[in-house]
Amino acid sequence: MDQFYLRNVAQYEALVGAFVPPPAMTSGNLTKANAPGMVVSARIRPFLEEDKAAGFPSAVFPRAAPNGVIDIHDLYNHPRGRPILKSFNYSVDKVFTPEVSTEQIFDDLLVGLIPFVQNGGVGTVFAYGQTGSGKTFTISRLQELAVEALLPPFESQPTPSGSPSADVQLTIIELAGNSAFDLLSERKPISILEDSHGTIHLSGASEHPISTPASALSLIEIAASFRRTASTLKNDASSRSHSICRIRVLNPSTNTQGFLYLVDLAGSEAARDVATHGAERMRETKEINMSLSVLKDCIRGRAEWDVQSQAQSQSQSDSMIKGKKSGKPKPKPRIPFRQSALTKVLKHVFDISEGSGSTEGGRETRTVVIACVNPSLGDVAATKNTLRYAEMLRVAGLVSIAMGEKGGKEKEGPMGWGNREVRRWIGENSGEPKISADILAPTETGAEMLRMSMLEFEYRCMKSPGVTAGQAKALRSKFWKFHAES
Ligand SMILES: Nc1ncnc2c1ncn2[C@@H]1O[C@H](COP(=O)(O)OP(=O)(O)OP(=O)(O)O)[C@@H](O)[C@H]1O
Repeated sequence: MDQFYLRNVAQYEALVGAFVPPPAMTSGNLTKANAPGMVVSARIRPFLEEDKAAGFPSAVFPRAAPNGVIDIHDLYNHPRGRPILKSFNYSVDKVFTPEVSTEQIFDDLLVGLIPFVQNGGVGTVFAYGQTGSGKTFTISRLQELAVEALLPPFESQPTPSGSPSADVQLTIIELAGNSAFDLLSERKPISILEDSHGTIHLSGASEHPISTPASALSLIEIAASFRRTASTLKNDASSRSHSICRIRVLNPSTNTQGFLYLVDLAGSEAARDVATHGAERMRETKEINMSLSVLKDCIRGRAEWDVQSQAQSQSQSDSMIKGKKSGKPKPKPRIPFRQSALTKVLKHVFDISEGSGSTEGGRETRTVVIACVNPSLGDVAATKNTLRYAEMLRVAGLVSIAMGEKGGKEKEGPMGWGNREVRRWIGENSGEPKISADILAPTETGAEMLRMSMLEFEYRCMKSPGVTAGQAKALRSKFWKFHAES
């Protein structure tokens, strides 16, 4: 296949030059908001010297507008003529082009997770994609930026986010098939056990207190070096194992325990492995595919649960207003987190019965997926698979349901507001300390505010000094209640 592409580069480039993008028509319909607390993004890595030397052109073309759509062009042999171009488009919530730095991605997707985790939430970041697509590059830098944001620069100083110093603990493990290793203890084997109360224990794994970024960075580097060594010893093992960095934050002022998971997933490609390697490698590949498939079901299940919960609370508030009984609750989505070691370790993220006190629905979670892709035509098949997987993770959010039901015709309340009304409402309702309308809604109309993800809404609120996650959440609920009433 590679030779076919290389022989036809000129034809391919001419066909791509003449391509007129059709409207995006994919399963991940961009007009739909994603589930609350969930962002699925794609990062296109730059062309490396080795890609250039191989001679492949680019197959990946992000659209300038709307952000979120990527065209992929592939070349197919035609039995009776010249090769033909087949084009595909995929939609995600956000696309990061090759010139976007990891720092910008952190500012865009992860900054809001820091106060969320400090207040007891569970934030998870997954990097997914084929071997060599930039997963480790992305996650390693995000790990560093996360500890810099969570920890004070020096001992006994306030954290960068202004909250009092918390007890922060770091664990980094690697999962290869059903085996698990502690990357902070010389890659010692560990066990994943579940006790009779359903609590998952990483038996034998070390947890390291970290008080400054410097102490955390040296541990992160130790873990990376054990992963690299294992990879060299066992022929590229890092691409076939998952690494999980867990940062546990005990906040004394709110008496909460939050988690930030940064997960560098195993390489997602399979066909070449199966074709060119023996039985052992095939078994590994099967295990990876199984764990990635279970992960997809769990991420989707959790997102569906969150959408359902949001819909239920909205329908309850609608019923209260109209004096009617709310409808029967829908059956819970299936979240098969016990089916793989990876999702078992991430039980906090997926187990909706793990609540605090009487609240069902598990801990509050926010999930960021970064689908990493290599732009080269030589890897186009794997790129299509990666983006298809990313699309499958998206679950239509409640906003789209509400807009669909009302046909966008609601003229009173937030749906009919311009930016001036939105700003006035924020000014009158944000409470103390004030949430700045300049930050929360610099240009947005009411309809755009309703389309804004929960993550984005609360993140913008918390950019105003002194505003807590609780205050941000309350303002959003008030906004939605007002919308329902109007
Ligand atoms: N955004 C980027 N900018 C510059 N170089 C990058 C970028 N992303 C990845 N690279 C480079 O591409 C190469 C492959 O990246 P990386 O090792 O992160 O891939 P990977 O998906 O983790 O692969 P594997 O699954 O085999 O571990 C590395 O040399 C890395 O430095």
